[in-house]
Amino acid sequence: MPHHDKPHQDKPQQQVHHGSQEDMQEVMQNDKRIRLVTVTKRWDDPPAVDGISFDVAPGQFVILLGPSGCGKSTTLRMVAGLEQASSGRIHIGERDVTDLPPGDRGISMVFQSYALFPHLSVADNIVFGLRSRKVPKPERRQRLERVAQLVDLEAFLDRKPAQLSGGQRQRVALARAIISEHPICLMDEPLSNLDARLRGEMRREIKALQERLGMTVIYVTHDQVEAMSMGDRVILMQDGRIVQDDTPDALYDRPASAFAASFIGSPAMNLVRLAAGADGAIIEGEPRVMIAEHAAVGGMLGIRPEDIAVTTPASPGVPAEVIDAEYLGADTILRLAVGSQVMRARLAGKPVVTKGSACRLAWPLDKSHLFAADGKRRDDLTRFPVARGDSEQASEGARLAASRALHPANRIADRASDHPPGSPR
Ligand SMILES: Nc1ncnc2c1ncn2[C@@H]1O[C@H](COP(=O)(O)OP(=O)(O)OP(=O)(O)O)[C@@H](O)[C@H]1O
Repeated sequence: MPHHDKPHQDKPQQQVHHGSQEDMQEVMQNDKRIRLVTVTKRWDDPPAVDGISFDVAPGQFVILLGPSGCGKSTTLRMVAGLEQASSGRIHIGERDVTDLPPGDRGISMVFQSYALFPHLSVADNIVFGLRSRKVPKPERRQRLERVAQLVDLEAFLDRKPAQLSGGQRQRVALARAIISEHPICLMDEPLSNLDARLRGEMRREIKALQERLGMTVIYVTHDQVEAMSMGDRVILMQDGRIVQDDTPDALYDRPASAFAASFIGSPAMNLVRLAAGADGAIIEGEPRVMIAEHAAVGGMLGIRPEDIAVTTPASPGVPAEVIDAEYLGADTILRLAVGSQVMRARLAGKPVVTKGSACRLAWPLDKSHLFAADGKRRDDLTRFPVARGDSEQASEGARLAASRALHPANRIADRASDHPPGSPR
């Protein structure tokens, strides 16, 4: 419990009263908190969800992101009560809801399929839940008006779902969730049936509604754009486990593994293998280029396409050859051969490039991402182990060597003269 625990002893009467109102608000806010503690769902081996824990703060918009089959929907359905957890506990507010049915959890849900009744009008679809909860008609009418206005459906209330566009149907599904006034809304790929333009529009609408109503949202998607643009926080999953739980910008700037690095960003981050050079690590397949005098051999170096500068063959940098260029309008994606590996660079506009031409690649030190050999761990450039000795001094030496080798002015030391092409490493 945060700041309200030891608050008001020394404060005047009026403020004590005010404090208790705040406490009440906090209790209400707490209804919006979700907590999973080592939750597992096992149908077979390996489990679909494997001992995951996370907390969602009141009013937060949290994304469950990951490739198909990683366990996102199962996680969401366990929070909703549509699937029973094999082990672990789920809390909503102060209550342990692990064994409660969905209707007792105080949540609403929006599905990819909309799940609308085709024979009911838009209005009846929206108020369906209120009717079954026996909310009196005048109140239903009032809430319907308010919600229809919120999601811009006032003109469509008498239509049947078949007479609506995909975006309008999704708005009906949203309206049905909002009208319940539950403090928590769970959304499972709600936009994946919409075309790209509508998806963009609905992303903004959902986010604005969530902020306006102060709802707590858990939102399942495999779309990184939805994750980056809507989430206060992104929980990235792989094989039933959480691989990173971070803000969108931290996920982009400091991916915790090669998998996280490759999942966010378009095109994906370049990941090149580092091999042993004469006096340090080199990009595998490119014997002329030494990356840094540290012990990252066997590890991976990651650079985002947008962080790469492509320069003339006379400039310092990694020698590369243009494979082809894909013009996208605002920018162009170059594919480049670096030794035996392929890298991508994103350049603004429509640069003049010739297939097969030679160039050099450079990038700033602080845009270099280093990962352990198995890709599962991020290595900080400043914490790189040195080949021999682990004293402070040696570590500092390694850091300097790495930064010297990768510094913009001297970004990637070209050792062409030391290691001519084809020479033994
Ligand atoms: N009812 C079920 N019985 C058995 N296995 C299931 C069941 N539901 C899901 N699974 C399995 O659990 C794993 C996780 O499925 P889940 O639907 O949670 O993944 P997801 O990340 O949401 O994928 P997608 O993006 O494709 O919906 C998958 O291997 C899936 O086949």
